[in-house]
Amino acid sequence: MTRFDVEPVPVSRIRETNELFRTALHAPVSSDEKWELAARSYQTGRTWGVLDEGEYVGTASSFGALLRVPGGAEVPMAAVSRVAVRADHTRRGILTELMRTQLTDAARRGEPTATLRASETAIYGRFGYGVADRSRSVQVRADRARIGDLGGEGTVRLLRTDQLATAPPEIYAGFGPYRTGMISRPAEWWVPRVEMPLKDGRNLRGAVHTGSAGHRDGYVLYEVKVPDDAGFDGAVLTIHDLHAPEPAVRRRLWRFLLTTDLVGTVEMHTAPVDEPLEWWVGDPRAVRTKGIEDATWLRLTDVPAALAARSYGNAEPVVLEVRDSLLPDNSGCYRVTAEGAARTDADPDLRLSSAALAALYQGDVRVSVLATAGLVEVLDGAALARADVLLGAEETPWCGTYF
Ligand SMILES: CC(=O)SCCNC(=O)CCNC(=O)[C@H](O)C(C)(C)COP(=O)(O)OP(=O)(O)OC[C@H]1O[C@@H](n2cnc3c(N)ncnc32)[C@H](O)[C@@H]1OP(=O)(O)O
Repeated sequence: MTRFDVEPVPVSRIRETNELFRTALHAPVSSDEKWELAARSYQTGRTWGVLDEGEYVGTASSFGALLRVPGGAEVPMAAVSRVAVRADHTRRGILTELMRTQLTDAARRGEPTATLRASETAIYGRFGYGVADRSRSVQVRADRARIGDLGGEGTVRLLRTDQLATAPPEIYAGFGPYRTGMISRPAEWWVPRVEMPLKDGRNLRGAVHTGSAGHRDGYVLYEVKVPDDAGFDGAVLTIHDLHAPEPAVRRRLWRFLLTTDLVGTVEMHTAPVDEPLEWWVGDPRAVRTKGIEDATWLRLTDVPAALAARSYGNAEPVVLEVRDSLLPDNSGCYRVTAEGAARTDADPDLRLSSAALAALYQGDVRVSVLATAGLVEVLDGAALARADVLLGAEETPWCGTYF
């Protein structure tokens, strides 16, 4: 028995935990009208709470989704969000108990992975989360960017406001996760991304790309603001969501945005690190990278299941010893081969924490880099090069979904 017990939050009290979360993030609490919509962004039975004298003082929520892992398999995942401890109850271990309960529950539900976006980088490593992909914040000057038309068929068409809540979700669901690190998006995810901003009177816009066969193969959701001190041509267009499995379609959508009249700058805060913008626009100085930041924090809740789900590169096997203090069932040795990975009694070649394993899982960073950083203990030096090949991935992971 811990001092603070973690319990499922009944539907009738979810709003209290939402208020707790918004207060912890210094955001205004939702009005009755806004809550009507916000309530629809929760999946039932996935919010945990800690009570003190009948009031919620800690909470963590999640929604269920699928994560595409190296090799293309889609693995069940708990998408963790709305984590908060009330300011008068912090640093007493409440989050630690919430994390233990939530991650154990995810493994029990058959979700071998959990991911989140961290408000602060200091919080989640101790709970076995590692940075599994990154995204780029980028600004492109419309007057200097020249994305040529490469030819080919396809049209970009603006969406009417009443189509914004339906067309992008349909198109995204049609693709499914098409790249390592991407996730499926349940209906609950879309509510705060489209319906709530529109209700708030925000200037949300959207456009869809249709290919030659009449198939909708890309879309973008964006918002345009004209800063007070800017002229008519100084508008800043911010891309909130841009998806198209084909790079040529992504390029066309960027071209459409950069040639929209009166737009001075197009920016995106969650672009893939490998989006070849500098090459597309001709003048590489038209593109300014403002930062490359941690995006997905991944936790393997069921290490044997997660390791079995992904594919591996072609090299001789290595044995990894994983140490997991929060979920000790995961601790032990795993033999990783080109054909797959499973538990073994063999002696380890490399030893690492569950957080380091999570950082390596999607292939965003090489094992040898983490060894240099002291996060992988090398017991057999020859194993390091093999582990780089085995755990490496063919493409740079990118989630492209913020929550
Ligand atoms: C996915 C998301 O929702 S991200 C949003 C997360 N929420 C926020 O940022 C809202 C504001 N912050 C909070 O609500 C709280 O401070 C939380 C949730 C971050 C932490 O909750 P707490 O109950 O204080 O954490 P807890 O007491 O379990 O801390 C465990 C350990 O982590 C450390 N820790 C916790 N939060 C932080 C932090 N923000 N920075 C540095 N260390 C931290 C504690 O010092 C403690 O270390 P110790 O084991 O060495 O003593």
